[in-house]
Order: sequence, then C-alpha cells, then structure tokens
Amino acid sequence: MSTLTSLPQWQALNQIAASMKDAHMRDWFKADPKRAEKMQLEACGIFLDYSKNRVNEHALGALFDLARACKLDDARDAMFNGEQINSTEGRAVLHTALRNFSDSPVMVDGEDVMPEVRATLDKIRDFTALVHSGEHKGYTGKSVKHIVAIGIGGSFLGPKIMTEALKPHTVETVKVHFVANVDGCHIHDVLTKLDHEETLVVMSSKSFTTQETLQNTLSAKAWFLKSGGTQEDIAKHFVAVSSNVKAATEFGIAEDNIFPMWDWVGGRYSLWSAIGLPISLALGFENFKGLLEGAFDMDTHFKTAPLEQNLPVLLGLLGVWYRNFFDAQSQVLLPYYHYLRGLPAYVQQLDMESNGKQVTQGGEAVDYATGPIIWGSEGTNGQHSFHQLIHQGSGVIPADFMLPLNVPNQDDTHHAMLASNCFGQAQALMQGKTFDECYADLEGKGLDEAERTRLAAHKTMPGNKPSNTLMFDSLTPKTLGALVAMYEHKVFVQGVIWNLNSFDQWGVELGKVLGNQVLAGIQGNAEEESFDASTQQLIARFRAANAPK
Ligand SMILES: O=P(O)(O)OC[C@H]1O[C@H](O)[C@H](O)[C@@H](O)[C@@H]1O
Repeated sequence: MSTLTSLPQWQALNQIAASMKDAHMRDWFKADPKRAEKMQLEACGIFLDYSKNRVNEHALGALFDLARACKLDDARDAMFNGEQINSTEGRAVLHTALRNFSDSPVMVDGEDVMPEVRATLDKIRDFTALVHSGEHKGYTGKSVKHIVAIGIGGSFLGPKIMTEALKPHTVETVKVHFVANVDGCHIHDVLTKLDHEETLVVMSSKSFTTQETLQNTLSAKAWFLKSGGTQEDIAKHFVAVSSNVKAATEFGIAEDNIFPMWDWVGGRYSLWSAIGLPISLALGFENFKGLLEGAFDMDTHFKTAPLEQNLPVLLGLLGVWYRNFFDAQSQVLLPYYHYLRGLPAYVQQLDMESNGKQVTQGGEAVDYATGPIIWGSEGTNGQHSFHQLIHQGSGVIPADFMLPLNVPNQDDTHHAMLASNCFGQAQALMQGKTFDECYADLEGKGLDEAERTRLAAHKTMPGNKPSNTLMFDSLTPKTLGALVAMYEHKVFVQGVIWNLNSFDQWGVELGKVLGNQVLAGIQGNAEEESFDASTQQLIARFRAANAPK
C-alpha cells in the first residue's frame, strides 16, 4: 500500500464513498432547501455552484482533511517561492512570476527574475505598438497586415485559444493566423492567401528543437525568399520567442528579434510569457495584460483563501473524489459560449500532460488512479450528440458547465436559450428520470404491461451525475485569465494529492525522439533493422508509395 492510500484520511474517504453508494442528490435537494445556497463560492469574478455534486459536509470535510494530510499548503508555497519542484528536470515552476503584479521579488537561484520578466513585457508592449501603428515596416516599406504564428503544444494552444475566446476584443489592423501541425496542408493554406511584403512570422518554441515548428518556419522562410524577399530582409519579417536564444540566432533570427522566456516556465504554462506575443498582437497589449491581471488575482486567491473557500482547491478535491472513489475515467468541460469553445482542448493539454503519470515523486509505482481524460466542447452542440453517454452511460463523468451571464451582440432570445439549456442539462444530470415516472408517461399508449416495462427501462435516467456550474458576468480578459489560472491550480492540487511531478512530460519527449528516428528511416538514412517489424513494414509501404516515378 502506498503512503497515500494508507493514510487514515484516504481510508475515511473510502468508507464515506461506500456509505453513499445508494444516496441520491435528488433526495438531498429535497431534504435541504438551503443546499444550493450553502454550496456556492465566488472569487475573482467567477461564481461556482457545486451543489450538484455527490458530496455532503462529511465528505467535503474529509477531502479537506486529505489535502491537509498531503501538506497542500507547503507544496503551494514551494511553487510560488521558486523551489525546484520539477524534480526530474531540476527546475523551478514559476509561471506565476509572469503575472506577479506585486512588488515582491521572485527568486530563482538567488536572483530576482522580476526585472527580466518586466523588461520582456515592455518589449512585447513596444513591439505590439509598433506593429499596430504601422511603424514596423516590411522590407518594401509596407506595414504588417498579417501575422503567421507558428508553434505547437503549449506554444500554440494558449495563444490560439485565448485569442479566439476574446474575439470581441480583436484589433482591426492585423489578422493573426495560427499554424501548428507539420502537415504541410496547414502552412500551405495559410501562406497562399498572404502577401509576403505585409506578413510577419512569429515563431514560438521554448526549446527551439521542436520538429514541427522548425519545419513550418523553414517553409515560411522558403516562401518568403521565393516571393522576392532576400536573406537580409528576413529580420523585418521573422521574430522568435524562445528560451534557447543560441539556437534561435543560429537558425537566422536576429538577436533583437528574439523574445526571451525561461526554463522555469513549462510549455503548457507559457501563454503568460512572450509565448503570448500573438495574443498581444491580435488583441492589443492592454488586453494581454488583462489576462495576466486576472491570473494574478487567482494566484492571490489560491495563496490566501482558506482551503474550504478556495476555488482551485475545491475543484481539485472534487476531481480526486470522483477519480479515486467513484472510478470516473474522464471529466468533461462544457463551455456554453461559442468563443470559449477551445477551452476543453486547452485544459486537456494542461491536465493530461501534467498528471498523466504513473509513478510518485519518489519513483514508486502508484496504486491509485491519477489524471483523468479531459474532453468536451461547446454547448449546446454536445447535447445533440455525446451528452447521451453522460446521461445514460454506465460510468460517472463529472461535468464543468460554464456560462457568461452577458455576451457580445446579445440577442436576448438566443442567450436565454443558451442559459436554459446549460441549466437544464445540469438539472437533468442531477435528478434523472425514475422508472416510475417513465412508466407513468406510457399510460394510455395501448401497450401491454411487458412492453410498457421494457420501454420504461430504456427511458429511465439514473441521474445522480455530478456537475459544477461556473458563471461570470462576461468573458473579459481578466475573467479569462482567472479562469485559466483556476484550472492550472486545480491540476496542481491534484498533482500534490497524487504525489506526482506535474511538470515533466517524458512520454511526449519519447514521441519526439522516435519521430526523428523514423524520419531518418523514411529518408533512407537509418538501418531498416533498427526498427521493429511493424514499423519496418509501415516505412516500406510509405517509401514505395513515395518512390520517384
Ligand atoms: O515550445 P516548444 O519547445 O516547441 O514545445 C512545444 C511543446 O512540445 C512538447 O510537445 C511538450 O510536451 C509541450 O509541453 C510543449 O508545449
């Protein structure tokens, strides 16, 4: 038994969960008219109704006891204080320093990183202003109209999804196009529409070694040169964001055109760094800063609010409750707001790359479930497809519903319908529909009893399916920053409980290495025998199909 599962707090939770097996939320709501009022929380512009969860005060108390037993406070302070909590890479984890608007220094290896953080923010602000005012000119004297933002993983999802979520704030002077996949269709489709004289390429790669990003940038460079630009003109049309300044300059990016970041910022936590440059270019610096300010508010809340009133802590513990004590394999995110439709994909990387781990910090195999599968998409669309499985599938899928109370271009009927579907789904999941109700509905339909019973069984919905409902006034940059930071800290809380290193990603790294080896095989630069039989066969078929005719 691991240290975690042998904790008395863990065993208490096991017993509480077993004792609740037959309890139904429907009955709890009937028994306690104040349940919703008691089970709500509000912080940083985000309101949470968590009353539709399979918890009572007893279960919640035990979850907070577990957090204390796992020394969550100490772990949180260690992160904010710059300790090397990414123990397999020997790095501090300080995305919070990127949005630190307090006067406090943040020390890494005895040095305050805040002056460098602020200088980079100033560089982003100034560059954004030059591009927006038209002062930054291309080699033929034209202003920039199009930005091609190249990056993948954390160097793509954050900038793209935040830009999309804040669409109503988009500036009109430039249009930002995001390219991630190495599939040449993508970069080709983007570049063919553009005039190279009015295009600026922002290449974002923390490591500056990611195959997809390097290749897409090389293709953009080739396109630029073929269109009439020269090697010398590249400085006016290509900038890079990277922590590997040496590799970026060797690649041909002028040193002045490199926006720095640091190895204490994880890729999936990097949108707050210069990786967010495309956000600033798409929305204006003040809106980018608004995101940082919202995240800073959430950091302060996470650091100072008591556990019981702490949004990320509560959400993290509820996630542990379902994952470990109800065998929930996945968690679904349901933003009822078109512009926020990318959030599930964003949190998917954040959560699954962070807590998709099978050994503890000490390297022992875990004997409990860790990170769940994160998925979802915008409501109401999913109601007409995958919600079926959430309602009547055989497992438990906890859901986070999200809804802005006001939207841009508000049409009251549309917005009321959106809200009613959001609330209606959460209600349906919670209360379900009993066999007796379904049986009664079938009265007078000319069915014999056996058929009525059979049909009623199909129509019965168990209910008791947990959900949170998160609401905010409107999705401003600040609210979005707070929302994203809330999920970051939620993932952190779960990583602490499960005793994981939430900040490395060795599985992904292996994929990068093998991808390059197979490329050598495809290009005829590696021994066939160095691959397993299946991979050899796949390479051979690919080579045959692409052999010169
Ligand atoms: O920014 P880069 O170094 O190019 O890395 C891009 C991505 O690469 C890997 O796939 C990592 O797992 C991601 O976390 C990272 O965001």
